[in-house]
Amino acid sequence: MTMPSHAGPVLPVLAEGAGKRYRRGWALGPTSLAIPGNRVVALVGPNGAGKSTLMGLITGLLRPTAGSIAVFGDRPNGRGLHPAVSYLAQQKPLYAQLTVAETLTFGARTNPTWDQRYASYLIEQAGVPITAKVGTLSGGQRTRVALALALGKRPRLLLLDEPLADLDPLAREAVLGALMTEAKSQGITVVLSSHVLAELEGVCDHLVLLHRGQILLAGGVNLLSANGTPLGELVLHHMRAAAAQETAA
Ligand SMILES: Nc1ncnc2c1ncn2[C@@H]1O[C@H](COP(=O)(O)OP(=O)(O)OP(=O)(O)O)[C@@H](O)[C@H]1O
Repeated sequence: MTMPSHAGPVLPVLAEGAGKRYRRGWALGPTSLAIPGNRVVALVGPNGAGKSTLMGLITGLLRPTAGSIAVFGDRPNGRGLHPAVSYLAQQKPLYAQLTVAETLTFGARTNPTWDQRYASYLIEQAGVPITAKVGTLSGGQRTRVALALALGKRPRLLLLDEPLADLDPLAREAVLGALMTEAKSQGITVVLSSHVLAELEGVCDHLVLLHRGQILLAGGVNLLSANGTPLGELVLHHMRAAAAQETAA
């Protein structure tokens, strides 16, 4: 279903009381959230806060047990990703037996919006040998291939679940730099989850902080951090306050 035009620009993500509950309880409590276009969003929070669950709801890989979520005005229907969305899961599932070139061919076959020249350019720029089997690549090189696969689809929304976790600091910097250049030049909205707050500093202009399945903070970094508090400090402050409140309760 597409949002009516009088509702303003169609948002990449609009969650209205969307939540996911398992037997053990809410993985993500009913959540209302709007993610505007052309933003780089830091999705942060302690282990088990609900970050992957929120990404799962946005991708449509998970169905909400409460409320609804719209992606570019459409409701994810559980039949795969929205054509304008790319998702890079924590495990970066790639076929070890395929070469990098074959991986891109796979991308072309499975994505109607595939841009082969662009994907090949990203691989070349990353210095990854195109004829190498994916299983023989380093963690950093695999991340670059996974990113080329995600970006080659030419998404308007890119979801990255801890994409930099297995990279050394230099590779992190290189991958993040390349990613942000692409995001800004292509006008892609990026949602980036990470536990390394320092790497989000100066990169993200929007913040969503989750704690035990609830939103603690959400909004533009400029507004949330009006007095210039660095993003990492702001997040840590709120995480500590939430933890202290729990201990006191
Ligand atoms: N399939 C599932 N069945 C039951 N509980 C689940 C399931 N998936 C997630 N959960 C629970 O939901 C909560 C949120 O999990 P989620 O993976 O979304 O957190 P996260 O913020 O991504 O955590 P991390 O930073 O550790 O990756 C956790 O308490 C988790 O145990």
